[in-house]
Amino acid sequence: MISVEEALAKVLGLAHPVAGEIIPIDQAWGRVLAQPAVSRITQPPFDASAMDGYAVRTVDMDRPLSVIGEAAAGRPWTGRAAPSTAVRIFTGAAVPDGYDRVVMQEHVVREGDRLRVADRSSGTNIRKAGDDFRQGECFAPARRLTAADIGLLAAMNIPAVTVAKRPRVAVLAGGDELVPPGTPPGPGQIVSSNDLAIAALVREAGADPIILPIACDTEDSLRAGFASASGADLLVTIGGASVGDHDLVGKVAADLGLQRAFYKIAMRPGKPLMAGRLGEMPMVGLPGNPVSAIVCGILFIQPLIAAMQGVRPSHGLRKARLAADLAAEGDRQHYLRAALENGDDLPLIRPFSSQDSARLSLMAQADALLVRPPNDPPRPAGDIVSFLPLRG
Ligand SMILES: Nc1nc2c(c(=O)[nH]1)N[C@H]1C(S)=C(S)[C@@H](COP(=O)(O)OP(=O)(O)OC[C@H]3O[C@@H](n4cnc5c(N)ncnc54)[C@H](O)[C@@H]3O)O[C@H]1N2
Ligand code: MOO
Repeated sequence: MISVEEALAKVLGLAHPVAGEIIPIDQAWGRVLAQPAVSRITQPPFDASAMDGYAVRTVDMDRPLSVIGEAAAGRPWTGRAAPSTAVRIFTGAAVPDGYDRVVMQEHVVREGDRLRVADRSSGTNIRKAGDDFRQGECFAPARRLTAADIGLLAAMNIPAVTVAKRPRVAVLAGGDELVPPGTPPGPGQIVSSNDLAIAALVREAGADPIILPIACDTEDSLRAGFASASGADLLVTIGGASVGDHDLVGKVAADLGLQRAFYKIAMRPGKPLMAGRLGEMPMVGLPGNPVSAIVCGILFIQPLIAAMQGVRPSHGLRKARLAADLAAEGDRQHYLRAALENGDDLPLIRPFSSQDSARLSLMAQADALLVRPPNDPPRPAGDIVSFLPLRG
């Protein structure tokens, strides 16, 4: 069995970048730039006042001044500067040539057009042209665009951007026991939840899921499921990955020519994970236990989708103090469902007493996955451990 780190590297190695598409920036939140955006303008475009007040010359600050004009945002003053003068100015207005400072109106005494600077303590209150960004400057963050990014693109006067297309991810659940949500389960049947959960993770990662009809535990049915995934950017199967007589995903994939990257990893939950390439299309086979499927979805499918869009991967691990003693670990890296609580220097992390990989209710309650390396020794409460946050 390979390690989680090796498996992740192999999964990321399956990623092809998806094609780009041009979209208006008001639809670009959460998308990833496929080409750098190049600013069309310089910001501020001129030396701009940061305050409401008076534009003055520093050399004149001790003298009585006369107010000779007014500059407001969008209405520049076009007169000529002269010694011992000031121009009434408002925030965002272009500072007229010849003046090198704006004195806040709270710091002057004005009578008619006569003005005296009463307080010289503040700075120049001028935002220099190009202070924020310059025409021709490139913006190419290797991450999903945030609200601030959209604002920046707009300020750069860029109305449309080239982003990575949303990958199309086929999600294929299989099992004779499964019925879709809303259908009354017959004897021995359960409701299929994994495909919905994985589709939600896919959407969270910025891709479009295509939930395929549930396959039966026959080679023919699985083969038909695989065929209906053709044209997708990624196929994720769920279940049928283990060693039972009805676990046929690996066999069918191999018959269809899967170039297998790996099968089985030293991870708990999630041991029977498989991945490879079917022709051009990456395929990841998730284990059927609901918690195993979701944990593998977070650890492998979401980073793979990110990589397909050109997002730089980040492990996202944080530190916490254990709230309870833990026994020694086995030989697989363990991801324990846990609650987070406020702590003094670090958050406290409290793993749930049951770590059954079938218990979706505990997965839904968990704030975090506590990560324990293979063969981790017993740990007393108070030890510092790593965790992966599950919210935000
Ligand atoms: N002899 C062994 N048995 C098992 C091993 C092993 O090493 N040796 N590994 C166990 C582990 S670990 C896991 S994880 C599971 C994974 O098995 P499969 O990937 O083959 O999954 P299934 O057998 O199809 O299902 C397991 C479990 O999950 C339920 N399930 C499946 N799909 C869904 C779905 N879409 N929605 C909700 N629940 C689903 C299914 O009914 C089973 O209860 O194998 C262990 N066995
Ligand atoms: O690895 Mo299985 O995924 O423990 O339940």
